[in-house]
Amino acid sequence: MLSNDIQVVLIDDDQHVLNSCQHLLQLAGYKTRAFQDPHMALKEIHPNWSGVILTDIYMPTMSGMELIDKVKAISPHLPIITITGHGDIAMAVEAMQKGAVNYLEKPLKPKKLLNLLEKVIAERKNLVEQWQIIENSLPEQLLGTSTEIEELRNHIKLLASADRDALIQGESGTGRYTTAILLHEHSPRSSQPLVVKNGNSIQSVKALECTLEEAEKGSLILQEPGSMPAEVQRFLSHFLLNQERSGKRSVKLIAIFGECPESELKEHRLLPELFYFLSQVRFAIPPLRQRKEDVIPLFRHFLKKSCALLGKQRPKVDKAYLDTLKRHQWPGNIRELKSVAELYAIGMIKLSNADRTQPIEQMTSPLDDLVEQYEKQLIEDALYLYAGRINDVSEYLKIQRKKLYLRMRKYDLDKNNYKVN
Ligand SMILES: Nc1ncnc2c1ncn2[C@@H]1O[C@H](COP(=O)(O)OP(=O)(O)OP(=O)(O)O)[C@@H](O)[C@H]1O
Repeated sequence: MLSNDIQVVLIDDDQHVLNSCQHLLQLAGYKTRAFQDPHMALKEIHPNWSGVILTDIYMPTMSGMELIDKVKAISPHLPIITITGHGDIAMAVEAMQKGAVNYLEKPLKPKKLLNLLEKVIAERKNLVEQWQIIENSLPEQLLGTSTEIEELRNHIKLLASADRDALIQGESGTGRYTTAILLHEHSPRSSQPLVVKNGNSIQSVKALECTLEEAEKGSLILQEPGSMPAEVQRFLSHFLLNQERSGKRSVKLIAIFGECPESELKEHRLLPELFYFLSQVRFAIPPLRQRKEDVIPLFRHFLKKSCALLGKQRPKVDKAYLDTLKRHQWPGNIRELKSVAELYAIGMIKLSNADRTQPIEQMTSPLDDLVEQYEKQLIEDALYLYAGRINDVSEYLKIQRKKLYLRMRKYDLDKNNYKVN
């Protein structure tokens, strides 16, 4: 694996070219590694390496074009400069279309080479340093150990330098707004205005113009763009088209959707052209019930924070309660988990030590017994979770209060046992 001391990787099957180029770069003060075989170079290159690749195009074991594809598969941001034959513009253009940052013609002109390297290395170094800062802070800002959250953090990091509009979709309370804020804070616009609006409050073109003006040079977080009238959505689409055409982005737009935008499209609530611009970079944040491994770390985090705020010692959380948290479906997602942890911190949730599983051998009719046991467990979990509040329990379990009371009587469950004194 390449260390970040190495600033340039040189790849050329011609040992003489390789030696002379390496010699020139070393004289200029660069630390280099030279490879005759591109396969060997690929084994060393990794996504966080902060250097630049300078490669020949015509090589017997792997063409420069193939090499570009393989390097981009390691990380699309790794900078590659190709060395093409004299006058081979078509090849140089093709390489840049594949993602090379620039090209140099043979024979190499030392001054041109050194100038280009200085610029590309400085950009790359800045980017890797910026990533490092983001990587250090994001796990504290967007908590979670699930692969979904790890991927989300990685996307935020990669998008930091790209300055693109984005679409975030997910259920309420999953962290959509938190993600949108991080997209702004980890972008070059972080010191510029951040405007947050709901589509409901932008009902005319004039209102949209004022909002865009307010967000000039910064970002606009727009919740539910589909609730803006069609003419306002059309105006916004033109605005985004103009930004794209001119290459000058005055506002970075981060749109938040509560449901799948495709269903809004189908129901003609969202204009297809607006959806097209917004969906070029898309984040789908899964509900908490689909990333259960995040429940306990997040609960512990919120509990610790609440206790610190209250100046209280963190209470012990017993296993039965943690199991209840893991089983819960979290319709209100992280927002709900946070409020449960806050209630726990102030002692508004009772703990259970109950051992609820009865060995199967002791059951008279295992199927009926298991079904009953499961039903009792679900009701008991909900009573724990909502501290005996019947309205919340019946809403969570989606059964009528009367029916809930009948089941509770059947299982000898008393709401008062779950209330906080
Ligand atoms: N991954 C996370 N790590 C830490 N806190 C989180 C995370 N996701 C969400 N939160 C917290 O959960 C709460 C809800 O998050 P957020 O407001 O971002 O959700 P949302 O999807 O925009 O929902 P809503 O529109 O209801 O606000 C906030 O207090 C936020 O700080």
